[in-house]
Amino acid sequence: MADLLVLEGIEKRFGGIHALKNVSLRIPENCIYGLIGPNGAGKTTLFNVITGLYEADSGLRMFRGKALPLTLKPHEILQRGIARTFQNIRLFNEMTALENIMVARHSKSKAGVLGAIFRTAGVRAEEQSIRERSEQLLEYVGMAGKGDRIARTLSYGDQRRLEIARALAAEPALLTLDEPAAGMNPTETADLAKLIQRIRTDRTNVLLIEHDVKLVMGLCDRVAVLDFGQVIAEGTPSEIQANPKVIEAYLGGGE
Ligand SMILES: Nc1ncnc2c1ncn2[C@@H]1O[C@H](COP(=O)(O)OP(=O)(O)OP(=O)(O)O)[C@@H](O)[C@H]1O
Repeated sequence: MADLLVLEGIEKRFGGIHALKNVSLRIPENCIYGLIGPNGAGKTTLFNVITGLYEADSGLRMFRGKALPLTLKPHEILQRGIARTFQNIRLFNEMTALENIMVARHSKSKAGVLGAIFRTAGVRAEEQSIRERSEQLLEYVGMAGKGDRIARTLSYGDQRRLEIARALAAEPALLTLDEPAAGMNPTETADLAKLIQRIRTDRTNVLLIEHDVKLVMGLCDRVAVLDFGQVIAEGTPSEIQANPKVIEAYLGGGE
């Protein structure tokens, strides 16, 4: 299977803390890939390195066969096809659900500043198509009819879905989800799992960090386990569950 994202020898230090130690990973195309590990293992740091929020000290990052230089900024990573959600939801709270998605769609808009000021016919047509596509995305994540709701008044589960819709608006090849099930009740988590499966079926690859190990094992095609900044295991969920190093890392970490 072709590689989607390749990391080789990624290193990241924060002062005296060696957060990522020689991390190498190959994430294949057409995959839901999970990243797990005890608290402080380096998952968020690795996620931030993948999505450009942190610059790794050294190492190689490739996406669909092309190098993604470590110095690229988050918006440049997004332009190359990797979108993300955050552990702490980051919506525009005072905007409507639909506006939150439309803002993300506008980042792909072709209208220049003059076109936007004079609202030419071309700009109006593009605006209409952005609105329609944003409405489709709302429906896609199970929020049809909620477009006019102010984001902060939505339920927690809906806010998480809206974040996913907003990330999908950029039409990424890889959607990265930072603890998508955090704070969700069992029904919301089950609905989320169905949505993630649907996203993959519709040809967007998914990478997720998640503390809910049961969800990861039920959902992911492959899983990598980080411990103390190192990849200690990689494989299918059943391989991971049977791996003594993984069992030790979790029992040792008290989880
Ligand atoms: N911005 C930062 N500055 C300094 N140290 C940091 C920073 N971000 C992470 N660290 C440290 O790097 C190590 C890895 O942290 P990281 O948040 O990546 O782990 P994690 O696996 O995501 O943990 P959790 O599951 O608790 O979110 C920890 O020792 C953490 O304290």
